[in-house]
Amino acid sequence: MSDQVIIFDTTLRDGEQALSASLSFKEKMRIAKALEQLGVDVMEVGFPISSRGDFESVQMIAREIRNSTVCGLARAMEKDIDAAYEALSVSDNYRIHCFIATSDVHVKDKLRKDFDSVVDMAVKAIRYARNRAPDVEFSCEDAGRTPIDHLCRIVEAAIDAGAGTINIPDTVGYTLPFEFGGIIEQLFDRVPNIDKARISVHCHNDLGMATANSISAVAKGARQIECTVNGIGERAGNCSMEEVVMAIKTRNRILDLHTGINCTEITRTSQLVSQLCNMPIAPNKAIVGANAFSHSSGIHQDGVLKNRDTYEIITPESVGLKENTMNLTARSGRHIIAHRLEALGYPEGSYDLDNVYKRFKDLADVKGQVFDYDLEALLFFSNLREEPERYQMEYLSVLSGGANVMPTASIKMSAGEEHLTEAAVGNGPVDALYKAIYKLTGYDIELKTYEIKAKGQGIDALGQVSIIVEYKGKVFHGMGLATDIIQASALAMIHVCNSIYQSDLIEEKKHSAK
Ligand SMILES: CC(=O)SCCNC(=O)CCNC(=O)[C@H](O)C(C)(C)COP(=O)(O)OP(=O)(O)OC[C@H]1O[C@@H](n2cnc3c(N)ncnc32)[C@H](O)[C@@H]1OP(=O)(O)O
Ligand SMILES: CC(C)C(=O)C(=O)O
Repeated sequence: MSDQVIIFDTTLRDGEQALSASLSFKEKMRIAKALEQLGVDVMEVGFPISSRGDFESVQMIAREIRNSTVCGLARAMEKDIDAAYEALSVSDNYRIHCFIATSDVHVKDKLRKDFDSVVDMAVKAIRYARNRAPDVEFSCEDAGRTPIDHLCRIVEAAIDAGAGTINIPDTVGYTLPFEFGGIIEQLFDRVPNIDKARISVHCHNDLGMATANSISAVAKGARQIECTVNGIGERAGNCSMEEVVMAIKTRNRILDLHTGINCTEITRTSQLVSQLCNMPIAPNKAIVGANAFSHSSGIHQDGVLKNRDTYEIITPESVGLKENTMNLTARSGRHIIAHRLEALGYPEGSYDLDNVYKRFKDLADVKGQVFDYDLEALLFFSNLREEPERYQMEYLSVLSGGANVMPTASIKMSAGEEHLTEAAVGNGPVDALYKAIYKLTGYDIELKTYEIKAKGQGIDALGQVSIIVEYKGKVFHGMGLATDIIQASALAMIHVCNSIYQSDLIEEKKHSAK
């Protein structure tokens, strides 16, 4: 048996089913191209009978994609298979995926049939599809709750009818890993023609078991995993591509398996899918969450500084991230503070670490996360608030909205004794505003993250804008709170500019001391 696990991505079919707004053709194509670049073996890109739009997007993707098999879904019905065939056959490398439910509750109450008729429909559909496509997959929907005798019977019949891939879905995410692995093991033991097909699994995450169940299945002989980027999909979602791929890679010595995925594309693809699908990623999500490679507590940070293996089982670089991150919080210790200050140009011994550490803790207790500028300021100012703020907003006007309006911002700020005015256009109101502030201050700022949250409810709610920027290799954080979100955005950037001004003063002090 091959040791390669085929990655069948269904982000654009099962994942897309769960989106609140549909993706445009262009967006689907961008995702399909990213999946091809990622190296998925098969991409299921729609259910062609379901609508004209889905039919056309499946066809468009089938025309463009060259390095992955393109697949479309069909019920066990001739009209569905015809639609799938028509959409897909513009490609040289396509698969028709037919399915029918096999569990008692689905057969009796949903399909309103008996099991014999279901087997009959499956066989007819597979034969019909095989006359149109050399590559046919068959799924026993709700296999996880299907009596094992029924499952063995329909799998055998489907292989005889010509299905090259047999998919065993845990449609409602009901099974536990040992149980699901057991189903796959029984199929290998009991279905006489099982060696004529590849066994696939498609696990949902209703009990949070989708990845574990998929791994349990490949350990018992399955060689295709159906999954989605970021685990999006019906209800609690599908098995997540990045989790299952990195589990196979990271635990290769115990599983002795591999995939053809280009893992360094994982982060980029995950971000693209999250943005286009408007599905934010939880910070603690395995592999692709914002915190997946960040360390926040002193003991962990010390360990990672000494040897990354202490707390990192996967390197950030292996999934396409530049590096890990260390959050400086009230749970951090002296080692990481000394390390960060060293990176900012202050070697250990050039300051009193115990004193800085004590003041760092006091600041972190109030502020939460402490950034480079705050840390540096601890060295130079005995009271962080003693320096007056250089920049203050005096006037702000932003014009935006409507198809023919070019977002434009005009801002007046005091800078010490001076009063400065600037205006700029941008691709949105915040972009225009920030460009005007950059021009006014002369700071070459790179905006890294921009986050907006509502504080409170209803019309009195305040918009809280939190930004992280980079300037001359240092990281700064800014926060603004106002009922008007544009004003809150301005306040956040002015907060940053005041910190940058102080940071430049510190640099000057450093140079004149030399
Ligand atoms: C587990 C999964 O994710 S399966 C994929 C689910 N995805 C989707 O449903 C998205 C696309 N679906 C659609 O656009 C629509 O549901 C359509 C076009 C497929 C069908 O729409 P309609 O014809 O109006 O039927 P509707 O969706 O209300 O009901 C489904 C019908 O298909 C039948 N059916 C369900 N699965 C199958 C199957 N695999 N093979 C044959 N018939 C099936 C149902 O019994 C029901 O038949 P009935 O009308 O005789 O009662
Ligand atoms: C069509 C099948 C594979 C499915 O999506 C499921 O069972 O969840």
